[in-house]
Amino acid sequence: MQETPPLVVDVDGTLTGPDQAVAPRAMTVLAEWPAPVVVATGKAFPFPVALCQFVGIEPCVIAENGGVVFVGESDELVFGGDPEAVDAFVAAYRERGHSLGWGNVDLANRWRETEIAVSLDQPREPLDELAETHGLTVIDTGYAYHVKSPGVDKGTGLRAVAEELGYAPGDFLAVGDSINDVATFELAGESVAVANADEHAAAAADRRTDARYAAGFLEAVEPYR
Ligand SMILES: O=C(O)COP(=O)(O)O
Ligand SMILES: [Mg+2]
Repeated sequence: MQETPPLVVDVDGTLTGPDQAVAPRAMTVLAEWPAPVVVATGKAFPFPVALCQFVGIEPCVIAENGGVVFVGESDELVFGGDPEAVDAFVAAYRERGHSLGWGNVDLANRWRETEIAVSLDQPREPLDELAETHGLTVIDTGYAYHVKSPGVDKGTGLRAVAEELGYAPGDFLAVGDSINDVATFELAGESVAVANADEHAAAAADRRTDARYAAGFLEAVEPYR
């Protein structure tokens, strides 16, 4: 068994099954991990915080693809990106008659502070066009389109969290499944893409698991268990 590195782990597609439910065995791994665990997600801030609380670990979180960073220990919340540009984007997008696509009670964006998520069933072209006008970029995680500031990602989040925790980004083991994990993969000492990973994450990772979704996560961390 090798010494356990701190872990930076994605949520959707990595800790979850194809049904989007977090796998209980993956939660056990996080609860028992003997080094810091950083939950890094495209989801809004309350989701990873709740995950950490229900798992029973100190919340150490990169949310909104790096737009929101929180290290529970140091009691500091850091925001990145350009929320005003995102607000202007959303106004222009709605003005053109488009919808974010999440229905009346928009749980994807209700607590979102630095970027906006658009349902994958909405057309891509107006997003790209209007994002560019507002100095923003669009990524497709396989779960949503995220319209975000270009200089902010899970990698900028990892740099900030690592410094706060007294580690280098290169000390971390990173596990993920999609384009929004490429930035952490590039910084981490070891990066693992689960078998369901998109082409971007698969290409950026040091290794790729045989198993998909949360079973892939369990396989990724097996050498350290
Ligand atoms: O919110 C998304 O689109 C994907 O979330 P994830 O980064 O936890 O996979
Ligand atoms: Mg993911």
